[in-house]
Parts: sequence; C-alpha cells; structure tokens
Amino acid sequence: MGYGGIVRNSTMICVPLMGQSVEKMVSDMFQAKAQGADLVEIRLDYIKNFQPRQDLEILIRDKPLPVIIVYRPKWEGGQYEGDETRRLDALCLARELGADYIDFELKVASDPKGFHNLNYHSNSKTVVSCHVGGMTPSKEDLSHLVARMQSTGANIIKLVTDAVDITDLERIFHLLPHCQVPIIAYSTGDRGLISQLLCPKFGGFLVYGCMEGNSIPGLPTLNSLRQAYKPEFLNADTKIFGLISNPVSHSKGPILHNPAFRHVGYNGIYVPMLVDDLKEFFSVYSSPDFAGFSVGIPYKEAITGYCDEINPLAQSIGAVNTIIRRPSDGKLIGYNTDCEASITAIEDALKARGGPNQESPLTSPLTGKLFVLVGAGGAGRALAFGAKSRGARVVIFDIDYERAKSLAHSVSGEAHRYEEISNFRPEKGAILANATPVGMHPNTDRIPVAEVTLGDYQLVFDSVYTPRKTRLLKEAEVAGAIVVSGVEMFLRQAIGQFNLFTGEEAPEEFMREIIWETFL
Ligand SMILES: O=C1C[C@@](O)(C(=O)O)C[C@@H](O)[C@@H]1O
Repeated sequence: MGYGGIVRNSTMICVPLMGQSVEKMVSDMFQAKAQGADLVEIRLDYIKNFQPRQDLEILIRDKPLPVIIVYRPKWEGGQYEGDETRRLDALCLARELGADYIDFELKVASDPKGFHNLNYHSNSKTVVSCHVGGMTPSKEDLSHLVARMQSTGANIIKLVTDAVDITDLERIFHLLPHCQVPIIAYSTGDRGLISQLLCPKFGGFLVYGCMEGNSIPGLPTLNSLRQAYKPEFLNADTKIFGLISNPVSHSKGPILHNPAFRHVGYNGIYVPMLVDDLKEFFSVYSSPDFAGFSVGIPYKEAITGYCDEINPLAQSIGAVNTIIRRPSDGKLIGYNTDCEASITAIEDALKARGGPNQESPLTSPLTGKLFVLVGAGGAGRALAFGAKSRGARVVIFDIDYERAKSLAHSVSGEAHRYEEISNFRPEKGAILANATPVGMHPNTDRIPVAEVTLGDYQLVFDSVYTPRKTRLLKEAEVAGAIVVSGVEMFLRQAIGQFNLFTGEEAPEEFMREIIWETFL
C-alpha cells in the first residue's frame, strides 16, 4: 500500500545506459541502482570495440539490476553498422547468458527466415521494438502497428515515436490501455516528457529516467521520479493536472504539488506541459482525466479565450493562471490565484515591519500608497488589480506603451514609457513591483530599474522566483527597502491552486517547508 491507502502498481523505472566501455556500463549500473532505478537498458551499440562473449559475460555476471539488452543498428536509429548476423548472434548470446530482457527490432522479429528463434525457451523475456520517426502516425495506424508487434509472440512490445507537439502524445495514451501484452510506449524529445510521466496511469510497463548530470531530452531525472512524480502510485483513477507554459522546465510546480497531493492522500499528478498551440491542446486533451491546469508564461491572457467560464476576479484582471475542468459538465473554468498571492505577500511583509498605515487591522497597509509596477502582462495585471482593490495609486511601466496605457486605464492609474523608468523618482514610501521576467535565471545579472532609485521605495517585490533573491531584491535590500521574493507569491498562488484542484484545504505548512528547502 502507498500513501492514503493507494495501492502501488508494478511500474518500473529504467535508465538507458550509453557508456562507451564495459567498465563504464558496470559502474553506471551501480550508480543507477543507487539513484533508485529498478532496471537498466544496456545499449551495446555504444560500446567501443565490443567483444560479444567477453563483454556480455562481464555485463551479465556483474549486473546489480535486471537488464534489457539492446544492440541497435543504424537502420533503426542506433550506432551499430556491422554485419547483421553478428549483431543477432550477440543478442542470442546475451539471452543464453541470462540477460533478463532482450530487445529485437520489429523488422527482425517479423522476418521468420532471418530471425534467430524469437520463441526460444529461456528465462529471458523478448521485447519487440519499433521506432517510428517523423510525424506520429494516426491512432488507427498505431493500433495496426501494435497488432503486428503483438503477433510476433513478443513478451513485451516497445513503441517509440518522435513528439513534434504535445498533442501527439494523446495517441500514445490512447494506445496503452488497449494492448494485450505489456507495452512500453513513449515519445522522444522535450515535448515527449509527459509520455514518460503519465504512462503508468494508462498501464505502461515502465518509465525511462536519466541519472543526475546526464540529462536526455524528454526523460525525467531519477530524482524527480523518486521524489516528485512517484509513478508507482499512479492508476487509472489518477487525476492529471498540468502547467501549460512555454518554456516550462523552470517551474517548481511539480516538486510542490505532487508531494502536497500525496500528503493529503489525493490521487493526482502534476506535470509540466510544454504547449505550442492552445487551441490544438484543448481540442485534443478534452477527457476528464485532465482535470485542471496551471497557466504560465506566455499564456495567462490568451488562455481566457479557451475558458467556458471565468471567475469575476480573473475576468476583471483579464488573466487566468488556474483552470478547473468542472466534473459535472466538463466545462473549463478559469481563475486567478496570482492576484491575492502577490498582494497578500506584500501586505504581510508591510504589516510584519509595522508602519504608518497600521491604524486598523482591517485597513490594508497598501491603502493610499503609490504602487509602481513594471510589466503589464498577465502577472502585472494581477498585481495592478490587486493594488487598486486595496486603494493604492498605480503607476505602470511596460516596454509596450500601449499595453501599459490599457492596463492603467483599467485601474484608473498612470502609464509611462519604459525608457522613463531610469529617471523616475517616486515619493517616499512607495512600493515597487517587478512583473517582467527581467532577472530570471539564466539572465540573473539583469535588473528592471535604475539602482539609484531603489532607496526611495519602502518595499520592493519581484515576481521572478528563480533565483529566490534576484539582483533587484539584493540591491533593494542594500538600499534599505523591505524585500518580498517571488517565491512567496509562487507558494501562495500554488496554495490557491491546490484548493481549487482538489476541493480540499491545502497543507500550507507542509508546502511552505518544501518551498523553503527547495529555494535555500
Ligand atoms: O506564475 C506562476 C508560476 C507558474 O507559471 C510556474 O512557473 O509554476 C505557475 C502559474 O500558475 C503561476 O501563476
């Protein structure tokens, strides 16, 4: 049994190994085991001067984990260019020596003349594999392919496609539950990542992961699988939540939401979704399994066009960062949790320091203050509406002056051209909020305002959360301002999302601990 009474499934975590020597392969196997792998895939075609008998004896004798032996030829995307009989002899030898799984390409397995006795009695299991390059075939074509692979008598089948778009993966998910033998199916590349993460929900046989410092596009790290995603707890009932964003890999959402789900015994998974086309995305991922979404850059405004209903706060802001698929009718309902998250983070920091606006606990410390906002995109809109709702006077800078003017108009504020920011001196006690990505990893030396002006602000807030303390915040602290990190906003918006996703109260203290450990 797992968390909250959820039964563990039998999904294994496999690491593909591409060492150039037998010694490296053996040491990588031990490392993979130490990092939590259940089995490894040994790519013989990567070993330089591979000597079948000698090398296989060592690999199989010294293996600390079950192994899948793969000797991929050039014609199927591998490295091996030599004689085909020699290649197949080596695979058969691996089987005789007791390798746990042997991978034969479909072309070999479906050619009775050339094939080296696939149904040979041994303890090894046969994996019949096929890599379909280029565009992902239609659902019908994939089903035919799987039927062909099954008819070879394979113990396990392995189907690999190249993901051009995240929507290609839905054809893989559709295939998985219908297969009659254990199936490994996934798509390669950055856009293929969720085919690994979600395959156990749909019944996939294993998940591939990579070791730390050895990243492979489209593969999660072993650490993220073991700590965050925990594929062994997924099942057909698991609800999928995803962050729709582009880029998406910077997000700390998965390491926060997944443990929080488990902490309260909620059967859900939260994954990064690298989305290129919102329209295509929502038309393909329309099943109730995809129960909700976070929305990140650059989609917070555009996504409002894909929501069936929008909650009044998000509607007035014009930006949505959370979507729930309403279980009763499947409609997509948009919310904005950024607004309260950022404004309460700023208010709490002002309250903690005390100050002139502390007359009544019911009055916001922002009331009457000048609120200088840099950036009028999705996050900026949330900040501007939040500040206005607390009675602050809002001044907005954006590289797109028209955008700044339009937001200023909505919050009865003032817009300025971005070039003017270096000379802008606010009144004493003003608040500065950065809602642009300036200063975000990897461009951490950038700062959105002139340093000399920082001393005029009582508090400086940065919505950037990687790094926790941006250059803007460091300089502001030196200048004597109270600083509020985007990490605090990130945490609070995620707490708001958790409540909406699960309908349960978020484990706030637990989430706070994870976040501060992560950003230490
Ligand atoms: O701004 C953010 C951060 C986020 O995009 C992320 O990186 O996890 C997730 C969004 O929902 C949120 O509004």
